[in-house]
Amino acid sequence: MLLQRAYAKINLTLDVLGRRDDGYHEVDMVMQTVDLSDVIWLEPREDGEITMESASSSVPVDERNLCVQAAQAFRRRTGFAGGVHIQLEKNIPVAAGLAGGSSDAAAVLRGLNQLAGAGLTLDELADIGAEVGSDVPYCVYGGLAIARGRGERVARYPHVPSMYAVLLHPRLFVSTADVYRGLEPSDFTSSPRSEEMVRCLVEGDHERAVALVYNALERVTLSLYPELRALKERVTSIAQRPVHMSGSGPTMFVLTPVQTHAQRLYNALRGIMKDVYVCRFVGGYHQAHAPS
Ligand SMILES: C[C@](O)(CO)[C@H](O)COP(=O)(O)OP(=O)(O)OC[C@H]1O[C@@H](n2ccc(N)nc2=O)[C@H](O)[C@@H]1O
Ligand SMILES: Nc1ncnc2c1ncn2[C@@H]1O[C@H](COP(=O)(O)OP(=O)(O)OP(=O)(O)O)[C@@H](O)[C@H]1O
Repeated sequence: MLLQRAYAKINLTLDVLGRRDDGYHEVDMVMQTVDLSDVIWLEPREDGEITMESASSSVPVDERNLCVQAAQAFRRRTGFAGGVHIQLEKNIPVAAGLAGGSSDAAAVLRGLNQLAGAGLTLDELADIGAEVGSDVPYCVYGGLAIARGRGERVARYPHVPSMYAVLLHPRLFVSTADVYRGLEPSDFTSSPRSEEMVRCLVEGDHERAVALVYNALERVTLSLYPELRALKERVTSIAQRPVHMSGSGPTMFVLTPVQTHAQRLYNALRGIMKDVYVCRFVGGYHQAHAPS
C-alpha cells in the first residue's frame, strides 16, 4: 500500500489574456500550495482493474473521478497494465477553487509512477496530467509557480514564502466552466502581474504581495452568486484585511505572514462560518519519488 498526499492550491494572481479557439482561456497565474490535503492510498490489484472508494459522498468513485482518469491516462501513456485500488480521504472541499480533484489526480500519477517502477520524471508526469485537467500539471509539482497557457505550462520557483492563508469555504457548488464563460473582453489583460508577485514573495515583501493579489474570475463568480459578494463584505469588515477568491471560487482567503494573526482571524471567522481552515504555504516536489 502506497500513501500520497494531495495538497490544495490557492491562486495568488489569476490574469486572463483572452479566449482561445479551442474554448479554453489563455491564463497567467501564480499558484501556491497550502497544507490542507487529501490522502490517497494505492494498492496493486492482481486482476488488472482500476477501482476506487471514498467515505466522502461528494465525489463520484467511477470514471468520473479524476483519480480514475489519471490512472487510465498513466496506463495509456506508459503501457503499464497493472491494476490498482485507490482509496481517497477527502479533506479538501469539492468544486471549491482549491484544485482538490486536480491534486488527487496528480497524487495518483506520482504514486503509480512508484508502484509501477516506471521511473518517469515530474515533467513527464505533468505532461500526462495535462490530459486530465488544466490544473493537474501544476499539481504534479506543487509549491510556488506561474502557470500559463490554459494552465499546463508551469514555471517553478524553489522559494517557500513564509505566509499563512485563512481559507473560508461557503458551502456552494461553483462550475468552473460557467465562470470562464461569464468573462467579458474588459476582464482580459495583456500585462499580467505574476512576475511582480513572485518577485515580492521571493524578496519577502509580504505587504506588497498581499496588495497585489488579484483574480479576474472573481467579478464573474460574485455576479453569479450575489450572496458571496455580501459574505465577502462581511468577512472583509471582520478581518480588516483584503479578502480574495481562489480559482473559480467560491473559496475565499485572507493572507498574513504572522501565525498568531492567522489564528485570531480563524477564531473570529469561525463565529460566522463552519468551514474555515488555517493553512501554511508549503513547497513542492523536486523528484518524482519524494516530497521536499
Ligand atoms: C480556475 C482554475 O482552477 C485556476 O487555477 C483553473 O483555470 C481551472 O482548472 P481545471 O479545473 O483543471 O480546468 P479544466 O478541468 O481543464 O477545465 C474546466 C473548464 O474550465 C474552462 N477553462 C479552464 C481552464 C482554462 N484555462 N480556460 C477555460 O476556459 C473550460 O470551459 C473547461 O471546460
Ligand atoms: N477526486 C476528486 N475530488 C474532487 N472532485 C472531483 C474528483 N474527481 C472528480 N471530481 C469532480 O470535479 C469537479 C470539480 O472538483 P474540484 O474539487 O477539483 O474543483 P476545484 O477545486 O474548483 O478545482 P479547480 O480549482 O482546479 O477548478 C466536481 O464536480 C467533482 O465532482
